[in-house]
Amino acid sequence: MTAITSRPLSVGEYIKIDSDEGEILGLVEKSSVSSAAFADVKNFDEASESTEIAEINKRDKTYTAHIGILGFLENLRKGQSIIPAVPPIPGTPISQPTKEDLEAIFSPEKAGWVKIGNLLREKSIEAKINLDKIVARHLGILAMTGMGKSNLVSLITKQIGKLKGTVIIFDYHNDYTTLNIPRINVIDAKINPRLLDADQLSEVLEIRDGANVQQRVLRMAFTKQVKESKEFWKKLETEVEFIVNSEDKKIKEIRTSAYRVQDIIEEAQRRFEDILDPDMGDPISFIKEGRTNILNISELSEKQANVALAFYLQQLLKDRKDASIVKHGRSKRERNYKFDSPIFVIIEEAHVFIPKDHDTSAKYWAAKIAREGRKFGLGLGIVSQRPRSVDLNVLSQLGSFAIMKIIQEDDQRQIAAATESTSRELIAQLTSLNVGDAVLVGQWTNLPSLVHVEEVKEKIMGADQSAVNAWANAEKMNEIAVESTQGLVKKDLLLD
Ligand SMILES: Nc1ncnc2c1ncn2[C@@H]1O[C@H](COP(=O)(O)OP(=O)(O)OP(=O)(O)O)[C@@H](O)[C@H]1O
Repeated sequence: MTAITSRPLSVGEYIKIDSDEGEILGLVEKSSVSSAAFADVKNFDEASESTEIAEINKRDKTYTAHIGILGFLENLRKGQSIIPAVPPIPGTPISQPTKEDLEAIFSPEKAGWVKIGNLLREKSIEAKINLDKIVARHLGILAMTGMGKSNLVSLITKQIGKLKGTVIIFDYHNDYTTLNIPRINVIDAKINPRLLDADQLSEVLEIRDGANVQQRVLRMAFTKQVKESKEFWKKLETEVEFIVNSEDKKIKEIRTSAYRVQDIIEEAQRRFEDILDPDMGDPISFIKEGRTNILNISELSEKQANVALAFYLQQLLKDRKDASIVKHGRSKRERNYKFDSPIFVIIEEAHVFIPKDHDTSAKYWAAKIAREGRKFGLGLGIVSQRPRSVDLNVLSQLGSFAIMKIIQEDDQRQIAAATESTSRELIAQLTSLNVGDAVLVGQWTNLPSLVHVEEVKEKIMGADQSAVNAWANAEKMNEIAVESTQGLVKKDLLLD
């Protein structure tokens, strides 16, 4: 709908249309100002004269707004969007909705709705989101780097924490370990090699992708006895040694590769001592229910992180499924699960773990959770600064999105493809958002909205580092170091 107004309207502003069928809420999607005096201006002098004419003539300016119809206000208050069958007739008056109108829609006083900021164009209205919907139907947080993704993740986590919910963040850049909120449980992610299959073990040991014979050697050596052995590495080495020493004609052909695998296993024990731990038990047992669990995967290589992530996702889905079967099943089964309540899992750098152009095991399990998780109370939060490189299949399973500033057209296209309901006009706004501004769409709000997200004070890291300050400090420290060393030299001389 197009409206001609007495003042310029801002994009993202809400308006009320007083139609015969009832009050309708609309969103300004595009706004323009034109001046009759400037219509045929061809040079500077004409422009100069037109400025004077425009100033005198009050009728000179035309304020035009394109308004997307959101539905009848009455229904929106109840969380339903019913679009009128016929458009309002020309001449229908429009007005500003009242504070109460907007609050009923954007900040409902209902259980499960929590504040994450304020409407960008109506700053007095709190913007709330429905946490139940993101755990049940998943969430995507997409934005260029530095636009406030981690801040929003921290805020959502903090809010879930207040409700004693369980959150797990796979922290690839060590962004959240310093998050200063109560009930936080920081875990250095480790991998128990016993729990992997041969292909996964090959990935964490960093055997090259194309090294098929080395992979074959590892498959042969990684037997059930190795998995169950008290001395995991020793037994694995013995099995490879067995291949090296074999006189069997066929096995002899792969001896050179077996030597290489021997080196790789030896090297991995040294290099990945802190990461690969056959005696750690079940990694899931370190995750605590009712806490914010930060799984620090920053020490892991990309491939290792992928294997670890796949493992955790697989185990979590299994646990939630088992819990659901025991709770809803008719037969009385023994308790074989760990978590009693829903879990929200956040995957940062989703373009690395859930890539568009190749398959990874983390992607397989993330896609499975995206499809099935809602039945078992396992919600997925996908965070990325490169939406164009995230698998569209997974993205389009996400029920809600927070989209912050995004300039790249490929990224915008991918978002448009993943979020059917997002109107093109809102996507066009993405380039002009500031840090902390977000377009919220999907089931976690009653209506698509433009909001400014609250800044989380408890988040210590994240701000761009000042190189200039750091250099100045380093220079000072150097001077102190030189002075103190000189002091030592003198003392040494005195001692001499
Ligand atoms: N809602 C907000 N209001 C004001 N400032 C904000 C807001 N959100 C983030 N910032 C500021 O912007 C900076 C970057 O924020 P943040 O680390 O959340 O971005 P990011 O998108 O996660 O970046 P990266 O991709 O590098 O991890 C921080 O200094 C933070 O204080």
